[in-house]
Amino acid sequence: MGFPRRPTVVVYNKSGNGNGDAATSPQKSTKTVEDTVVFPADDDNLCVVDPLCGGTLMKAQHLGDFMKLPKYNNPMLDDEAYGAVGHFIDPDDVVPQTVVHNINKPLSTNLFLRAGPRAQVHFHPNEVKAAIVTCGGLCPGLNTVIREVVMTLWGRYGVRKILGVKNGYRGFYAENLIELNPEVVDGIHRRGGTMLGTSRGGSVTAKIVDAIEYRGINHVYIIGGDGTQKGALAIHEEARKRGIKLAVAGIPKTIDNDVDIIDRSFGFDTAVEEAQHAINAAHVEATSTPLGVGLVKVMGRHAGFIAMHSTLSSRDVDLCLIPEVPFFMDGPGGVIEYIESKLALNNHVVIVIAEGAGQEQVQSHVSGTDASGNKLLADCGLWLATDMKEKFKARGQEICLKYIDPTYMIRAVPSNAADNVYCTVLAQAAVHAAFAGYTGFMVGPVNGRHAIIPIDVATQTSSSVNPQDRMWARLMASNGQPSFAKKGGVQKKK
Ligand SMILES: Nc1ncnc2c1ncn2[C@@H]1O[C@H](COP(=O)(O)OP(=O)(O)OP(=O)(O)O)[C@@H](O)[C@H]1O
Ligand SMILES: O=P(O)(O)OC[C@H]1O[C@](O)(CO)[C@@H](O)[C@@H]1O
Ligand SMILES: [Mg+2]
Repeated sequence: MGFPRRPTVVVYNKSGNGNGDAATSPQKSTKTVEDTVVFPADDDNLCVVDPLCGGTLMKAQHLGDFMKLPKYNNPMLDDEAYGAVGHFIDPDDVVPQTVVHNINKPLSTNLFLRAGPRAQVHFHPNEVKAAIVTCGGLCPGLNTVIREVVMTLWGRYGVRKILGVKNGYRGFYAENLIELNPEVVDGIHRRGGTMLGTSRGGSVTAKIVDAIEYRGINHVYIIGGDGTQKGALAIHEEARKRGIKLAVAGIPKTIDNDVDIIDRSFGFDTAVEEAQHAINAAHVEATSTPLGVGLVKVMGRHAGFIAMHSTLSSRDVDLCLIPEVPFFMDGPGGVIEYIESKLALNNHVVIVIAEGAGQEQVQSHVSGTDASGNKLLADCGLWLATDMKEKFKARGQEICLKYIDPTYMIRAVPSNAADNVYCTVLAQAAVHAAFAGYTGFMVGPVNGRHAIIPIDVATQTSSSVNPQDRMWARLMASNGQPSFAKKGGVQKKK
């Protein structure tokens, strides 16, 4: 199903001729095709954009792309909450991936279909048999998402066959599925963890799709991180190969916030908020004794977002170490010299290190992977604590170091209010897209508007902190830590 040709309005840009090519002087838009509406260019501030000009539509796969589909009116048309105000999305509405553009360059951005209920759907409520699964590490909000998927299927779409898959992907073929309904899930959003259980490993695609086919499941809601979404893509591709009418809906989840394209993953904000308790404790310990050093290690396997945001939020952190920014301990411009300068200045220092930082320096290299193939990490926090104590002792300075590792405490909690609202909208977006016949997609906020993102696009890359980004600059400006870019003296505050 191609992207329908829409009446286009032509770009009249300050330095372009309407075809996106820069020109030396403002010119009237010259492109005229039968369905092009050419705006008069008498108003120099007028800059309208051709929705196709510079936009690349990244359209999620649709079951109608590979099978004949029935059409039904969305049951929500009779829904007091929606029908009355016509809250249906134009199926051609799109969300731009890039929002900052330069007026001297042609617009260029990926466009994703906007998430939300469509007036026409391709599943009858009575035919839907839905399954929900949670995979990978725990994350605040998992139960809120489960609850809202059930409430939306049951309450908005009238679905009565909803199954919970236990303990991750292996639950499709190695466990009994459990019946879900509003009563079963009512209060679960107040509890951390996942009522379904989760796991790593066990993602045998053929066995999963066999089980889906055998049980007659035709909606599958897959809640998980980058690994899980790769598993969801494999399930989608296998179902498509078998010609099964199966809506595969990915709902991205991870406290690491390493899922690309979306603004952030649910649970991340709550994890950052929880990390504050550990950082505050480290600050109290460090400021209550001479030469006090408070050291906190936070999660974030390969992405330092939790460390960066909890540092920026706390304002009491003197040094933040993340996997994306290499650092060295000794010599001019190193960590030891910087800590020494901070101790001389304030008689205390607070350090936050992400668990994936400095792995190349940790002597006791841990080898091997977890059940999902994720590389196991050495405890960089313990290594840093030991290294600092030894080096300051050798310099005749007995630092009083307290090492706090909150580990699972930042993720085994219920989601905070902001994440709860996020989880609600995210879950609803997944159900709307599945009913609209999309598949092999992941939903998530892109520049604040929920979008339907092809899973193959979303899983091509993962997200990590960009040290050249202004957020990292803000952190360095806020605590004065050096860039550790090269050996050569602590950067003096200007
Ligand atoms: N490339 C892949 N193809 C198929 N399945 C995968 C792939 N990577 C991971 N999986 C499966 O997805 C599930 C979860 O993966 P993983 O343990 O990496 O957690 P995650 O989804 O990345 O979440 P988090 O990072 O928050 O822990 C596991 O069952 C794993 O076997
Ligand atoms: O849940 P496990 O297997 O202990 O793995 C912990 C990992 O899971 C995460 O919480 C999410 O991927 C990481 O931050 C952490 O490194
Ligand atoms: Mg992961």
